[in-house]
Amino acid sequence: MNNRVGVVIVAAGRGSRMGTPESKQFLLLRDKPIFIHTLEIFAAMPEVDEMVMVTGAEDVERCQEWIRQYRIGKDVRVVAGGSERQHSVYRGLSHLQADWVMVHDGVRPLIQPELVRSCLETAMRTGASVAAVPVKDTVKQVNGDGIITATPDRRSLWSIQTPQTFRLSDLLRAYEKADQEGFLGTDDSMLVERLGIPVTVVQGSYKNIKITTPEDLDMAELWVKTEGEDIR
Ligand SMILES: Nc1ccn([C@@H]2O[C@H](COP(=O)(O)OP(=O)(O)OP(=O)(O)O)[C@@H](O)[C@H]2O)c(=O)n1
Ligand SMILES: C[C@](O)(CO)[C@H](O)COP(=O)(O)O
Repeated sequence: MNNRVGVVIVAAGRGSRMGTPESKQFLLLRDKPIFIHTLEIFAAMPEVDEMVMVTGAEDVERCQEWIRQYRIGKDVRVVAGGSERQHSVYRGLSHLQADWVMVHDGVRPLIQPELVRSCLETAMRTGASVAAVPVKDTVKQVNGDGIITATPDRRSLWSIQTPQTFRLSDLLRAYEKADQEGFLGTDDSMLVERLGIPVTVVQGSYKNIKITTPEDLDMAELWVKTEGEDIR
């Protein structure tokens, strides 16, 4: 057996852009904490063999309690994260024994199993994958004085999401190198790209949003209300 799949759900951020006293991953989306929706999707998938959730050290116990209360259908190991997303992912990885790892943001609760499957199949075929959507707006590069310095060709621009899927050995190597070199990236793929490993983009969904600011939560509420459970 060399295709075991592990999932790391990162939920150790503060959610400062949400502006609530409670960390955003614990806010309710309809009737449940946001991160519970995310865990439910992965826990229900037969392809997933191991699950690790990373949260703040002070939140480990209450997350374990929520996981029991909502009867998440798989064992989820809850571990403490670090000060940056990258540190949290790295800590999560050290608890996996799987061959493949999918890293997913706990605050992307509208992820659909079909997209997870597609990311996994693509990674197993090509070596590494990330979910992404083509950008819809024109994107400008702007300098410190607010002056436009470049307009990249939109046809080559994608907005990157999670899941991001890799061989566990590759991702560990990428994280070790970044750690040794003091490199801090904003997603997992950046670290793997630095190893020279090609990462394939999988067409994601515009609804697989990262709940970051209050209007994202309003949008997610609306979609769940109008489209029912299948949206999440
Ligand atoms: N030290 C951190 C920072 C972020 N994350 C997680 O990474 C995901 C994406 O990060 P982001 O949306 O930026 O979350 P926050 O850092 O919480 O938000 P903010 O930047 O507004 O504080 C979230 O699920 C978040 O909980 C994490 O596990 N550990
Ligand atoms: C990983 C990610 O969700 C891909 O879009 C994103 O880069 C996380 O960034 P953030 O700065 O933690 O919001």
